[in-house]
Amino acid sequence: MTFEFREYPDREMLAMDLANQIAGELRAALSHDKRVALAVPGGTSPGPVFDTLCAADLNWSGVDVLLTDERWVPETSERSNTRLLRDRLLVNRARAAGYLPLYSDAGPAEACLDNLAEAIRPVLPLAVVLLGMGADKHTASLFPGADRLDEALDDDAPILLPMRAPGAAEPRITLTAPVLAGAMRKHVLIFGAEKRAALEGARGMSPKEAPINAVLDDAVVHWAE
Ligand SMILES: O=C(O)[C@H](O)[C@@H](O)[C@H](O)[C@H](O)COP(=O)(O)O
Repeated sequence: MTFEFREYPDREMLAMDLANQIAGELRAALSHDKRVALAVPGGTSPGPVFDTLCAADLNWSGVDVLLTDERWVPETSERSNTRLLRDRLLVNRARAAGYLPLYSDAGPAEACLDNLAEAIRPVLPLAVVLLGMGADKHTASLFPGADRLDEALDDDAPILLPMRAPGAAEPRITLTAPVLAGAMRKHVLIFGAEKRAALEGARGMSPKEAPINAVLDDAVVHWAE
């Protein structure tokens, strides 16, 4: 497994540089495909990347944006990743992008999953994925010890799976490992010494112990203190 590790002088420079890289990759993808998909994480780290990316000069009307994973909570919740996207990414020029939801208020995740996945299928493979990582080595909602982790790591996994895990405050829904790993361009965004050590500690571990390893091959990891 090989990935590139890029270290930045500070978080602001990382956010601007990474946003520009993603914008360039979307432009390149749009030069040969009419519609391209960009998957991004929620959580606390990506907000500043979204703040720059949303202003990028590209044909956003050809881009479908989706989350790598979502907490199964309505958009009114502070915990909703969709809410973060609506506030910080799907604004400015990026307002013209399409949005493919990972949440529905029509019932529990298990009941809504097939419909949500069918809307995502036509946009695969993802042109670009941005991922976060937790200090427990989870990425998206692929948590160590999660109830359906084995299924989500399988090469034949469906597009989406619900996930419950000791490390997750609420039920989740997540793109599975083959969908994330199958993206044409992969970026992982991590801040701070603890996550850097976690990434180093993941070396040699199985994806079951360190789910980040399921998506790292050919990825670029972006790090700042
Ligand atoms: O919904 C989520 O929580 C995520 O998509 C998750 O995988 C996140 O990227 C990591 O937990 C890192 O989160 P932070 O950026 O908040 O540390």
